[in-house]
Amino acid sequence: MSFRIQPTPPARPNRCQLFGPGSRPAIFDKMAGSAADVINLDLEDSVAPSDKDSARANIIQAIGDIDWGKKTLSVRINGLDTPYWYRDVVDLLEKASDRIDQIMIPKVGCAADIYAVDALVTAVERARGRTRPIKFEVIIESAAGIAHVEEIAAASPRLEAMSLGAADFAASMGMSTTGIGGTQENYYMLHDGAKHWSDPWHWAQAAIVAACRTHGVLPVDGPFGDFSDDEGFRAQALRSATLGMVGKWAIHPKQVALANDVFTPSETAVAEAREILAAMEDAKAKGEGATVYKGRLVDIASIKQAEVIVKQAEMIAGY
Ligand SMILES: CC(=O)SCCNC(=O)CCNC(=O)[C@H](O)C(C)(C)COP(=O)(O)OP(=O)(O)OC[C@H]1O[C@@H](n2cnc3c(N)ncnc32)[C@H](O)[C@@H]1OP(=O)(O)O
Ligand SMILES: O=CC(=O)O
Ligand SMILES: [Mg+2]
Repeated sequence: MSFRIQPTPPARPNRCQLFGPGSRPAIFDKMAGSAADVINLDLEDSVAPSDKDSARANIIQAIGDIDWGKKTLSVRINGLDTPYWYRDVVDLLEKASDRIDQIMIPKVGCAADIYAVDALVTAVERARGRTRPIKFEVIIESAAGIAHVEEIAAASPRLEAMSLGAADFAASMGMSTTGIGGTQENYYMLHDGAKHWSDPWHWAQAAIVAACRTHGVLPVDGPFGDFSDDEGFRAQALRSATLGMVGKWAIHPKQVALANDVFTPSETAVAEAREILAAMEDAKAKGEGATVYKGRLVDIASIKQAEVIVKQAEMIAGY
């Protein structure tokens, strides 16, 4: 470990973030009743320009009126390149109840984007005497966002989570696809005449995870558009979890259980992690730093790996 200790991210479950358009208040109760850890009420790309004002009003009312339980309640504001975002921030902070936890800032391109929103949020919070500081989450979904991902992750103590937004990311990068996340038909290697599909999201996900882990932010995988493809969603989520992400968006309620399943450590994984910890305790008692568990090496690094799984499971169970 570097002299600079890696910060611990917020200890709250973020296995699934369920999205719903602010212009569709009829689904808000269903979102609140879902098993998602995080609710994202959307003012941005799922809301038509003509509905921005009414969607904002719907969300402000719902924040106070609906019982959101223990969920993290987040509102996605409009991007900083639009005429809507300042009104989103000001109205949410002046008119919505304290139940709002988080603002999601889309299409961030540099740390100054976060600085701008932070300055506005801080001014309104002070003016209104709000005592619960709003947290931020951001979406990395542009070439600039991924190029500046580390400075963005470090931009504000309000920042709790960072997602990869595959749709806008693909557009910004000029990727030749209209698919939102998952396997891309044309992204394969050819070997002995057989196609081997690769993962075009991998490098961006890995960059996000590294930036997030460096600065104590939760890394999250964004949308998987084809909600008829459960196995495709599951495969994408499993890859994200393996890379270190803690959760994934759901753009349809049927994706919530799929995400929760993948991002909750399984009983088998937790049992094995505990066995490794026990094996290392025995090794330590014998003055050894390395030992053999089920025919493979485990050493002091294995303790940290096993603790990731055990701590995640305990945090989720205790929440
Ligand atoms: C690229 C990005 O930016 S992604 C993030 C922004 N996008 C979004 O927020 C989109 C969120 N999702 C949706 O708007 C909708 O789920 C859609 C448009 C994809 C599909 O909506 P529908 O056609 O109504 O879906 P469907 O008919 O399968 O709905 C089944 C049930 O789930 C409900 N439902 C649909 N979407 C949601 C949701 N997001 N949350 C909770 N419940 C929902 C429906 O009301 C319906 O309930 P019912 O059985 O009681 O009648
Ligand atoms: O906002 C999300 C995306 O995929 O774009
Ligand atoms: Mg987007």
